[in-house]
Amino acid sequence: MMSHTAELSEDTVRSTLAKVRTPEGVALSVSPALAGVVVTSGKVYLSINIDPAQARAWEDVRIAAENAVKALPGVASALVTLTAERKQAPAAPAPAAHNHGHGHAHGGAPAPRGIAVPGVASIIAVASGKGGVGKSTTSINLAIALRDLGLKVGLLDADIYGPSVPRLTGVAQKPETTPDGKTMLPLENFGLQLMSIGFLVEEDTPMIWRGPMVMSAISQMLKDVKWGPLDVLVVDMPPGTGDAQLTMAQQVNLAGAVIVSTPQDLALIDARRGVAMFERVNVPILGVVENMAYFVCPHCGGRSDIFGHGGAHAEADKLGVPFLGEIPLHMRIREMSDAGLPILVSDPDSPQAAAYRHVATGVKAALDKATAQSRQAPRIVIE
Ligand SMILES: Nc1ncnc2c1ncn2[C@@H]1O[C@H](COP(=O)(O)OP(=O)(O)OP(=O)(O)O)[C@@H](O)[C@H]1O
Repeated sequence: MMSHTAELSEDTVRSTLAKVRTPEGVALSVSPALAGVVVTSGKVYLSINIDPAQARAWEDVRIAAENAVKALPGVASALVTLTAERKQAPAAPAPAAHNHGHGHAHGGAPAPRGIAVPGVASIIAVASGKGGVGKSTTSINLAIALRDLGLKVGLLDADIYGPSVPRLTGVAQKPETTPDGKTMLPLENFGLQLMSIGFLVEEDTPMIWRGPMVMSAISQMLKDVKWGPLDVLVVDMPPGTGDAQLTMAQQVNLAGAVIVSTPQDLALIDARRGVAMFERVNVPILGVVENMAYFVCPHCGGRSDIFGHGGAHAEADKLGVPFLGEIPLHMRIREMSDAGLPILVSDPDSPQAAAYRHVATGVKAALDKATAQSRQAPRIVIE
């Protein structure tokens, strides 16, 4: 699933859109109408924000954009939607990112951000700059390893473009609602509370999410679910660093973010972008995880550094963010995930499980530090 998508990046998609002209004759790649680009496992979703009065003229642009993206190597499908929402819903607080250049994550006072979730002490985001790097596999194993460190843990699958928590946990039933019908009860497995859009809609239902809908779906899964009491809610974010991810990073009261990357150069560039996105909105980076860092032969146990070694660690050092550890590329991790059994459940004493436990120990330490810092930080910031 990953092999043919390794080359496909959000940048490649954006640059091909230079060929497509808006009705005003501007390249779509630089037009402010281009609201979001999401690339996940070879599937590309684009949204274009337009004035509904001009929908007819924009339909040609939409088709041209779809055709241009479909022609790119490595694209399995492309979906371009026209959206006509106002940029900001009036009730939502204005995002701070564009007029807030001087805030910085390290040691600063995180401004109280939007959605806080009752019953949840800390929310951490697991993010990746691009799809297919193993963000979801890392999220579930990290959640279980944190559980083993004695924390009460929940996992929210916010990857609404490709929810994977149902597959990774083998849980498929629909969540029940409270008697007043207002809140959903999270499902449970492996001692974790779980919620995913995949529990709510039929599999294979094509989901078309337009910009603002993404955030409202995620905020419902945060606020309208009876979580808790939880020490940590791990949020498996949608892949990429587009508008949806930025809004999520801004509007959710995140204690910190974990960035998952693979050692290939391209993925590291995307990881850098992920770090930058969270720093822009003052979310502390708990650290970088290098997934598929080296190959472990399932027959002889020998190790091969297929993509070279230490790239993500060096990159994390360069960016001044903690390096949380390396996870090997191992057949059992994939096989067991696909069977609904995370490696921490199927092979809890294996070296692979130990790699995730090492990451979890680092995450917990970074989280404790970030929480302590935000407690000490002054509540009023004068700029
Ligand atoms: N360390 C690993 N060793 C072997 N296989 C892995 C490893 N990590 C992830 N995989 C496999 O790689 C594939 C992609 O992983 P996963 O679904 O976790 O990625 P993702 O970044 O969440 O993808 P997407 O962005 O498409 O949701 C899966 O088949 C998974 O089992």
